Amino acid sequence: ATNASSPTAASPTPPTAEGRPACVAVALSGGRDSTALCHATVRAARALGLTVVALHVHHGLQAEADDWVRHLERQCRRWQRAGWPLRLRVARLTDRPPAGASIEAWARQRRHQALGRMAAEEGATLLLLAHHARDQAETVCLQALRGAGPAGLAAMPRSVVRDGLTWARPWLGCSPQAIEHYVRRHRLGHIEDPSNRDPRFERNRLRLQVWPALVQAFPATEQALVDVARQAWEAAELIDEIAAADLEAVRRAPHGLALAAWLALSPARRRASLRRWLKEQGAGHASDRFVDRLLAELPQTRIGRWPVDGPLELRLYRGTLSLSRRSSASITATDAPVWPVAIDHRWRPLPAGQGWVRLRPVEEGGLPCSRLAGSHWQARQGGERFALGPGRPARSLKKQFQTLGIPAWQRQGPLLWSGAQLLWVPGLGVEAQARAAAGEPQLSLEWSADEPDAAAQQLE
Ligand SMILES: Nc1ncnc2c1ncn2[C@@H]1O[C@H](COP(=O)(O)OP(=O)(O)OP(=O)(O)O)[C@@H](O)[C@H]1O
Repeated sequence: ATNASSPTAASPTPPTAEGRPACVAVALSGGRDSTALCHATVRAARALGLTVVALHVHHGLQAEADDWVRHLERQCRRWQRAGWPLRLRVARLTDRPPAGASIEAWARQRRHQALGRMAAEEGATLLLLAHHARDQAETVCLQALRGAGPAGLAAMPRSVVRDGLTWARPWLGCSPQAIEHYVRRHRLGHIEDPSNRDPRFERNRLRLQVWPALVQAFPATEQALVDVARQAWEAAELIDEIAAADLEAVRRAPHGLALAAWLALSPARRRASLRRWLKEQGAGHASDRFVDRLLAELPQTRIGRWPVDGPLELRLYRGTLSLSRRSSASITATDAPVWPVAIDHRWRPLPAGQGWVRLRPVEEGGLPCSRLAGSHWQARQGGERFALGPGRPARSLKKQFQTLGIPAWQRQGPLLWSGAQLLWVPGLGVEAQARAAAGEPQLSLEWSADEPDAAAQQLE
């Protein structure tokens, strides 16, 4: 939650006839760099006939934050009195980082939200941030220390468009010394944020403890790491373009990936296209371990399932990889009407991607048809017990699967319950207590993880 206050009148400004943004936003922390950037932007804007809105986010985390807002208000008033086309907006964050969260990450995320929102409200389509070359070099270093690949080593983009707003870092190639020089020349006052010296934050540890020694031993460190970022960005773009082109060739409508075509790619291209496809399918960023595992296992198998973060799982069936909801999700009450109760030999899908089921009438050993009313499917939770026959002991499902030698892939499906009574288990059949009496209308159930082959169904 944020509270935005605007000490000066602020009405959205439409673009000029030439299509230039009439209003440019600057993210102003009040520190040296963003103060200098704001000053330089207003000077340029004045010459171009544009207005500038300085956007400040009060994180509500430090005692000094109210003083900083007062400092910015004074500074902006001074510039306004000199006739400069500038106004200030402040957003106050009213929530707190959740327990255990990284304060840095929380502050960054909430700051970006607030900046984006204020810029949109002000009608700005360009937002400037004051990151410079050393910030970029530090980011590359921190990413490398986390084991990042090209996308991470590309560090901060010079500009990126999000929701119609261009976030730009015009000083990414500037040294901090050049900015310091600018600040002195224009006698700009700025705040010093004491949290910049807090060794709990990794960037501060790098900046205060490591950077001076690194630069002393390797004077070209800053420029070299900025070059790494640019080259990593190019590499990341290239990988992405190749992955997109490969994906077009291996995609199988509507959402699948054709395994044979994918296996024909080189390992590096398999890896890149798989990552991109998983991301496109909503599985997020795939970890190296998961991608390694798939690269090793997919060539060896014709059918399989792999859990993905969240409620999804990757499935391989009939040469196609696809993502679906994990079959361990239990069917909720709202899904219940979809439960296929027709006893007609036909395979029908269970809701929530829990596989396929078919019901057939039988003469003995089946489940009473009457039991289906009000029954529900639920994934194995652990602790369920099952008796193989009347008078036989109820044992854990695992024991019973072992006793009967049921293969792992037949044990995966959901269990059928009526209230607290277990009715049927895939691979084991009808629970002894739920069995129909002789002469009672009854049925057998079969379960399959994937849609059974239509041709095989017709043959039966
Ligand atoms: N509280 C804030 N409100 C608005 N913009 C901010 C805020 N904090 C950071 N920014 C923007 O993000 C950039 C990078 O932030 P960073 O924390 O590295 O810098 P800083 O220590 O706040 O100070 P500065 O870069 O102004 O010297 C800033 O230059 C500024 O453009």
